[in-house]
Amino acid sequence: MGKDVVKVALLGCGVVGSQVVRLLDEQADELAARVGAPVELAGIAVRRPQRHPELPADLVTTDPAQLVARPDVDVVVELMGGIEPARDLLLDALKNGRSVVSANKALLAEEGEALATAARESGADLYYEASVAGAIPLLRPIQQSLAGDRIRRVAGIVNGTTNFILSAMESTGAGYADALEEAGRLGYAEADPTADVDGYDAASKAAILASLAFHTRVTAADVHREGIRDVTATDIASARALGCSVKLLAICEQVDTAAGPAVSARVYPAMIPRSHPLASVSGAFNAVFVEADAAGPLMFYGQGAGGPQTASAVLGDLVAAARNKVIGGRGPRDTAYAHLPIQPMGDVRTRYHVNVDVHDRAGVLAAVASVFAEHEVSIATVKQEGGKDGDDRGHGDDGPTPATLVVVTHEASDAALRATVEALSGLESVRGVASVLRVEDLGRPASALGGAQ
Ligand SMILES: NC(=O)c1ccc[n+]([C@@H]2O[C@H](COP(=O)([O-])OP(=O)(O)OC[C@H]3O[C@@H](n4cnc5c(N)ncnc54)[C@H](O)[C@@H]3O)[C@@H](O)[C@H]2O)c1
Ligand SMILES: N[C@@H](CCO)C(=O)O
Ligand code: NA
Repeated sequence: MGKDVVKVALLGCGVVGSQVVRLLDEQADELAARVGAPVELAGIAVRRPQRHPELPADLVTTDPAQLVARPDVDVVVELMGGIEPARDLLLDALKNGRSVVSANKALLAEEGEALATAARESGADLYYEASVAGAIPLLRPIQQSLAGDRIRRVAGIVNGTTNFILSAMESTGAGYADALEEAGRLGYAEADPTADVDGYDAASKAAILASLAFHTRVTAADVHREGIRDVTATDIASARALGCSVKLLAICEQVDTAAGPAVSARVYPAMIPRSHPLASVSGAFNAVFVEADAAGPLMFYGQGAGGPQTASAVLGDLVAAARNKVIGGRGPRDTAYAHLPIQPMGDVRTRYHVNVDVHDRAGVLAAVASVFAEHEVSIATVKQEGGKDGDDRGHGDDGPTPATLVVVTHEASDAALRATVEALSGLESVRGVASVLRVEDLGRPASALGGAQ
């Protein structure tokens, strides 16, 4: 309390950490004026000092535990990533009354409860705005500005790397591997980019968003997760033909089920109408819709990844934590009081776009349609591509001609659609189900969302 200088331990100095060091130096006077005291680095923990000749040698250490334990440290800024050693370091810091700023969504989504408990018990601050949607102020509006409202849904694009890849595939026809490599080069991708392309990063962010929006504890393991690895150029062309784009969405909803309120949290690629504002979010930009009872829909848009962009959010948190050290007071407490159950994915209802490869012969359409009907999945449209009249693949006239039935359904439960796909695969006239993509209508009012019907 009443500090005349705020000392910061920085853990990790990569894409984001190096930008934090730069901004702390370049904006030192303004930050001091805003905080009420100078904000100074006490030390910077790195793995390989020889890779950081630009850093003041007297600040660099390879021992983050020793740095965190130093009595002069007021705030620990963690930008290493990964679960360990970050988890133990931050728990130690919080237990000893050091405030913590972190961009580590994987850690927050897995260990949020332990970290929040440690912060609450010692009276330290725990801020993590940079962990979700990079530069976009999103967690603070949810946690503070909307604290008097009731949030029903948080949905949008929260992973810059996959949005960059899907945008490139759609706009320039770029290959998946080339677009991923470019995202890594630009500093968007995680150290292990499978976290991005397989949806783990977005699932961690969805867990953090759902926890804050619905005042309940949601972990990454509670989030249904599908990545973009299986999205093909054909899927993107199919989407275009329907007037849609393919986006990796994170959707968090509070739903009313027969057993009472529950939370649905899910991440998957889906077709969305090109007229929807999310469809025009391209590159590493993120956009998130928040729907609250009184406020109505709100949209948050900006750069969701990148060194300087993410450092902006880290600095915002650091100023808040440092101000509290100087003038007293604490940041917002964890409010996970609601203890809501997770809605099973099988009960979630969306529309689907299904490509069924068939043998083009009499009765195949009826056979396929009856499988959908048997599982109570109502077909909205069906179109045949290829086949006897449209096929140009040069096979002989001996057997049935291959064709593809492109089926778009009305809303159906995930469980019913899965059972339909399994039954289709067993039909003699079906060569295989080539792809299944959800079609999301994010325009439904959240108040109309229900559970299984
Ligand atoms: N890059 C982005 O756009 C972005 C955006 C939002 C959040 N984040 C998050 O910010 C964090 C950092 O991301 P980044 O992109 O800067 O990663 P990065 O890989 O560029 O940097 C991490 C740095 O931490 C160092 N490090 C790791 N373990 C260490 C240890 N035990 N001791 C000392 N140093 C260690 C690494 O050597 C590396 O230099 C991650 O949690 C990431 O998820 C990144
Ligand atoms: N790898 C993440 C960084 C931002 O959290 C992304 O691409 O969105
Ligand atoms: Na943010």
